[in-house]
Amino acid sequence: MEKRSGRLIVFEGIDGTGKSTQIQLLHHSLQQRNIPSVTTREPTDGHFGQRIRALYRNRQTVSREEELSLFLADRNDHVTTLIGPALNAGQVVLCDRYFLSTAAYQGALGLDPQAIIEANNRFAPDPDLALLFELEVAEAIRRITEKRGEHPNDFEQFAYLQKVDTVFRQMRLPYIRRLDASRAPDHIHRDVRSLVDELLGLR
Ligand SMILES: Nc1ncnc2c1ncn2[C@@H]1O[C@H](COP(=O)(O)OP(=O)(O)O)[C@@H](O)[C@H]1O
Ligand SMILES: Cc1cn([C@H]2C[C@H](O)[C@@H](COP(=O)(O)OP(=O)(O)O)O2)c(=O)[nH]c1=O
Repeated sequence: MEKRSGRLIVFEGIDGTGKSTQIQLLHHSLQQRNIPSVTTREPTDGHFGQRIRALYRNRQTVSREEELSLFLADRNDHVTTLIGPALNAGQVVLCDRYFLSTAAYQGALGLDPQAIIEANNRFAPDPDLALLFELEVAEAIRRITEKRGEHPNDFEQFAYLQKVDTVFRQMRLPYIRRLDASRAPDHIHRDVRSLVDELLGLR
């Protein structure tokens, strides 16, 4: 692996826990302090990310192994073209979902979460910090439904998200920090900022 001078901070959790909201708040706070940072997300807008989004938009199904391969291919591209270069350039990379999402979502389909993490470790750098947003599934679905004014998509069915949530709650990795996502956005942001400031040596 090349020299890394930047920091990789990932936002993880089931849909509707406020990841996008918190990534924007943190990005703004880093920009205000002139700390070079970039936001990005997975699935990406690249070739494989677009294929993934098209699959669930059109309610198509593929085998869980094919689904896993698509997420791994998307991440491989992401690491090569954006995450790796940004880290080498000394940037703080804020990523909305990363490989813990694969372990949790594809793990919830019956694949082994630990084996998924190991497959990722062959090409994807570990995050320096994984902020894991925890929220009752019913509340997460309520927020998504309210936001979109529509029924949850295939990825957002209650029973599936319950399984995803269970895998997330069982994860034990040194870079994971759990946050109670049921609180007001500014309260959560205060905790996010405190963890990030500690990581970046800003306090
Ligand atoms: N702390 C919060 N409390 C209540 N609603 C929230 C909170 N954070 C975000 N929301 C709202 O919930 C919905 C989902 O938030 P979002 O940030 O898009 O979540 P995610 O990226 O995890 O899917 C949005 O409508 C957002 O405005
Ligand atoms: C990154 C990743 C996402 N996903 C799922 C989680 C989400 O339900 C879905 C799309 O991610 P996301 O863009 O976060 O969803 P939305 O824009 O609807 O909030 O992809 C996986 O199943 N595996 C993965 O590795």
